[in-house]
Amino acid sequence: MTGRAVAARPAAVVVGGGLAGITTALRLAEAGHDVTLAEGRPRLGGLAFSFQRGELTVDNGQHVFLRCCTAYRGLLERLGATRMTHLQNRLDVPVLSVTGSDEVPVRTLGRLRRTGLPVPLHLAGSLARYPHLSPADRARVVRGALALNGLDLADPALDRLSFGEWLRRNGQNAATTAALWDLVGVATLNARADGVSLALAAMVFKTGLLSDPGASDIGMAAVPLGVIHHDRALAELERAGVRVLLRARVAELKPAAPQHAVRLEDGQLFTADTVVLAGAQDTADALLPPGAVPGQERLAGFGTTPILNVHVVYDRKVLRRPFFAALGSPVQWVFDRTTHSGLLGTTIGRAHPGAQYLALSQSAVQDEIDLPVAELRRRYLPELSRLLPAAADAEVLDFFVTRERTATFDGAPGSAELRPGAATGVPGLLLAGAWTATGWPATMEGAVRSGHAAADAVLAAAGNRVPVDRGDGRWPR
Ligand SMILES: Cc1cc2nc3c(=O)[nH]c(=O)nc-3n(C[C@H](O)[C@H](O)[C@H](O)COP(=O)(O)OP(=O)(O)OC[C@H]3O[C@@H](n4cnc5c(N)ncnc54)[C@H](O)[C@@H]3O)c2cc1C
Repeated sequence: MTGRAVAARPAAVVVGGGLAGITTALRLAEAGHDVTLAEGRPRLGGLAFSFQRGELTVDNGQHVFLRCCTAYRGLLERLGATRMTHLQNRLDVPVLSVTGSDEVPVRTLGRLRRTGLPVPLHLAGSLARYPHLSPADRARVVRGALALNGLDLADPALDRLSFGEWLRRNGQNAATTAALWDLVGVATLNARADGVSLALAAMVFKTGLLSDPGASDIGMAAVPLGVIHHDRALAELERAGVRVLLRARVAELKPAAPQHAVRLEDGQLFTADTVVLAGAQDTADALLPPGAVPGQERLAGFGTTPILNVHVVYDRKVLRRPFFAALGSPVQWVFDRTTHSGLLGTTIGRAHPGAQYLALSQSAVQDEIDLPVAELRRRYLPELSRLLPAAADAEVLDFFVTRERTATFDGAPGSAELRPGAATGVPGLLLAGAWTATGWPATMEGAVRSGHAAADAVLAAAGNRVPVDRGDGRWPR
């Protein structure tokens, strides 16, 4: 015996098993912390999850990422899940517009796709042929993009103005807003141009479309989200030594020195040197001690925005592409979910071997989120028939909706002030989550970045080496 005591590993409790919490927990465990992750629901993945509807595996909402989402791609790599996703070699978005009457709809297909040319020429060819805008409006878009590129993302004034107001001041009209800015913006920002801060919109468009030619190539899971965000995440967390508690809702946090106390709803008590609150803003509002972050009293008023997914199973193939975006219709983005859901192995699928499952991803739908299913059916099935001729003759075998009323934080002008960083005024108490100050809108990328920021802050405060994120889609080491 040497008589030397073995230093106890620092203990950490991470509250919330969404992508932010998964990231923080993995990072802290890799750095030698004794980590407990408490998740209130029966599964990991937070807002990006799957569930069973009979034999069908359903994602609560279609999730896409871009090549520039390097932190999320790094998490995929860490989870051994990169091969469970598909990333386009080159951005290619079919954009289908429908005009004319219900009896004689006129359909026009355009493409937003990039070439291998440098920015901004990578999109020039596609824009020059984009049929949804007149030549004058295409020139407007180019002027708007150049003006957007000139904005300084570090300028706090950007968050005080709406994107819509800025677009009007910069020569954009209803046509360019609908056919381009909102087409992309509603899906990525979960808001129309008038409802979102210029800072967030500029961040998305500059990073996605105007930074690197490949930045906006689109990726998505090729398996149900739960396979990656629950199954793979749970396996890797446990392999890293994290104690994962599911159905473990944290009811109370008592900050104290030298250790904070965390009490679960069932009464279990944990003490830890570090507690990371990785839920949304309502979790922080409920659990933070008073005065822990500036402007904390306004957290309760930090709003959210819904996303609706409309799921339709047809008895035959009605869509030949993996996805498309729609114009001139309440339908926004449509994805073929047939393979991910395992439809063809279900009883319905065996009875109808050509059956197809489409999911409509409908963002910023404050006025639709509570509509009854029957009304949504009346609204969306005729629209799908207008957009997709084959749908008009097809039989609908199943129709259901998934509603996420608090899908994202509300990124309205002024929202940046409501987003605290990872550190709080209480040593050892940190925040993570897509809603915190990442500079990104509420996305999987923002969530993972926030998880890294919290872990980095813990390691830096303890004087430990902080692994380097090289921004290349690899896990920081
Ligand atoms: C329908 C839909 C579509 C979306 N589409 C996209 C997309 O295409 N691309 C994209 O990048 N992003 C998309 N998003 C946004 C993305 O899913 C989220 O921004 C991201 O998953 C948030 O992760 P998070 O870890 O910050 O928070 P969350 O996912 O909210 O995770 C927080 C977790 O904390 C748990 N928790 C909270 N309080 C407690 C407590 N007291 N005790 C224990 N556990 C607690 C919650 O149960 C939850 O699991 C979409 C979201 C939705 C809902």
